[in-house]
Amino acid sequence: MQTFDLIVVGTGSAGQTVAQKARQAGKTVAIIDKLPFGGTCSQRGCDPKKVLVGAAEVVARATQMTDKGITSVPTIDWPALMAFKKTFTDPVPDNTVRKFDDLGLQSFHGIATFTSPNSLRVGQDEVQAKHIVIAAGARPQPLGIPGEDLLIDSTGFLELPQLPSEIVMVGGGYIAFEFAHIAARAGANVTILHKGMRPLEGFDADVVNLLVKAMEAIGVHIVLEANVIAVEQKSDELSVCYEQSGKTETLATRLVVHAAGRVADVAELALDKAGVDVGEKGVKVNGYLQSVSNPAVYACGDVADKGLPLTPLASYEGRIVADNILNGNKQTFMNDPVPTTVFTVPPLASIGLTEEQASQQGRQVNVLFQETTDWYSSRRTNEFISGFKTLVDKDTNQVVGAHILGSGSDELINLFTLAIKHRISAKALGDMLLAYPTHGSDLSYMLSED
Ligand SMILES: Cc1cc2nc3c(=O)[nH]c(=O)nc-3n(C[C@H](O)[C@H](O)[C@H](O)COP(=O)(O)OP(=O)(O)OC[C@H]3O[C@@H](n4cnc5c(N)ncnc54)[C@H](O)[C@@H]3O)c2cc1C
Ligand SMILES: NC(=O)c1ccc[n+]([C@@H]2O[C@H](COP(=O)([O-])OP(=O)(O)OC[C@H]3O[C@@H](n4cnc5c(N)ncnc54)[C@H](O)[C@@H]3O)[C@@H](O)[C@H]2O)c1
Repeated sequence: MQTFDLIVVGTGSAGQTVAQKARQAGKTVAIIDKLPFGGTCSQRGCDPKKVLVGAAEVVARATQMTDKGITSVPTIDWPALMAFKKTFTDPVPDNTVRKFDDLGLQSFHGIATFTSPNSLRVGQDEVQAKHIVIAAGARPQPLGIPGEDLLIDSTGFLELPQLPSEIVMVGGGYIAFEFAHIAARAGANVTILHKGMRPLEGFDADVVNLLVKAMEAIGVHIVLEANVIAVEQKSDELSVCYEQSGKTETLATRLVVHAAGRVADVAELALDKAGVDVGEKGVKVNGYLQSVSNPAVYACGDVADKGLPLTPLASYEGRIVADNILNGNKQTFMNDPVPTTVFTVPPLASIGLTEEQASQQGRQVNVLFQETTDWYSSRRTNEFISGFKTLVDKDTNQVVGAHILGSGSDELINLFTLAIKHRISAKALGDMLLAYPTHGSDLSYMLSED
C-alpha cells in the first residue's frame, strides 16, 4: 500500500487543477486516469470540437456570401480536417504526463476502484490518502434501448475517419446541435430526433426558435417529441425506431450518434465501499464540495452534483476543493450565472435567467427580444438569422439574463458576464464606448431604455 496526502481520480480540468495546487503546496499527490491523460475537454470535447467548428465556419461564411462577392464555396475534406484535429489532441497525453512528472505528481494509469473510505485499487497498485478527490467526469447516459451498441458517442464522432452521407442524432441538446451543424456543413444529411417538446431546453425558447430556423435552413431536419426506442442493423443501413404522438416511426440512416445527455462516471468507482453517496446528478456534495457522507472525499467537475457540467466550472470547482483541502473548509461553491455557448453558425450564447425562469421567480424585468437580421453586423456577412433577448431588473437596472444568436455572440456574452459579475448597471454598460464596428458595439442597442 502506497500512502499519499492526496489522491485524485481524473486528469481532466477539475482533477488537474486540484492535483497541481496541492503539489505546489508541498503535498504528496497521486493522480489516476483510466483513459489517456488529459481529460475530456482537450481530447474528446470542447477543443477538438471547436477545430471542426472552425472549418464549418469557413463553409458557412462563404455560403452566406455567395453572389455577394464570393464565387465558390469551399468543401470540407473530412479526413484532412481530422488529421488537423489530431495535431491538437494527439500530443495531449504525453504533454500531460510530462507536466505531472515536472510537478512531482505520481501518476497511475488504470481504473480506480475504492477498497475502503480512504483507499483505492488501480490495477495491481493499492493507494491510500487522508483525502481523495473524485474528478471522474461524465459519460454518455445509458439509453437502455435495443441496439444501443450500434450508436457511436461524441468521442466516436470526433474520431470518424469518414463522414457518412446520412446521420441521425439522438437527443436535442448541445452535442446534437453542434455536431449536426458541423456534419451538415460538411455535406451530410442530418436528422435530430429529440424527445422533448423543444430542443436546447435550458436556453431561452424564443432565441432557440431562431437557431432552429437557421439549422433547418441548412437542411438539418429537427423532429420533436420523438423518443428513440430502438436501433437495428438492416444490411448496410441502420434503422432508427422512435415513438411520436403514440405512433412508432422508423428512419433509415448510415450513422446514429448518441447526443442524449451525460451522467456522472461513477460506475467503476465502487462508491459503496467508500460510503460516498451518489444521486442521479452525481456525487452528493455540500457547499465545500465535500462528500455529504464521507468527509475524507471531495468531488468536483462533471461528476459532482453541483453546477453545470462545463469546463470553466470544472476548473473553478477544482480550485475550491484544493483550497478547502489545503486550508480547511472555507471556500463555498457560488452558484453565480455562468456563460455558455452552443457552437453553431450562428452561435447561440447565453448567461443568466431565461424569460421563463424570470417569470417563475416573479422577477420584475424589462425584456427586449429582437431579431437583428437587418442590423449592419448581420447584413455585412449576409447572416440571414440572428437575434437576442435581454432581461434587465426593473428595480436595480442590473442585467439578469442575455441570450444572443449571431456571429460574435460567443465573445459578446463575456461582456455581459463581466457586467453581471461586477454589477455594472445596464445604463453604464450601454454608455460604454466600445470599438466600432464590432459585435461589442451592438451591445448598447441590446438593452431596453425603460
Ligand atoms: C463533445 C463535448 C463537447 C463539449 N464542449 C464543451 C464546450 O465547448 N465548452 C464547455 O465549457 N464544455 C464543453 N463540454 C463539457 C466539458 O468537456 C466538461 O464539462 C469538462 O471536460 C469536465 O471536466 P472534468 O475534469 O470534470 O472531467 P473529465 O475531463 O471528463 O475528466 C474525468 C477523467 O476521469 C477519468 N475517470 C473516470 N472514472 C475513472 C475511474 N474509475 N478511474 C480512473 N479514471 C477515471 C476519465 O477517464 C476522465 O479522463 C463538452 C463535452 C463534450 C462531451
Ligand atoms: N458548448 C458546450 O458548452 C457543450 C457542448 C457539448 C456538450 N456539453 C456538455 O455535455 C453535456 C451533454 O451534452 P448532450 O447534448 O449529450 O446533453 P443535453 O443534456 O444537452 O441534451 C440531451 C437531450 O437529449 C434528449 N434525449 C434523451 N434521451 C433521448 C431519447 N431516447 N430520444 C430522444 N431524445 C433524447 C434529452 O431530452 C435532452 O434534452 C451537456 O449538458 C453539456 O454540459 C457542452
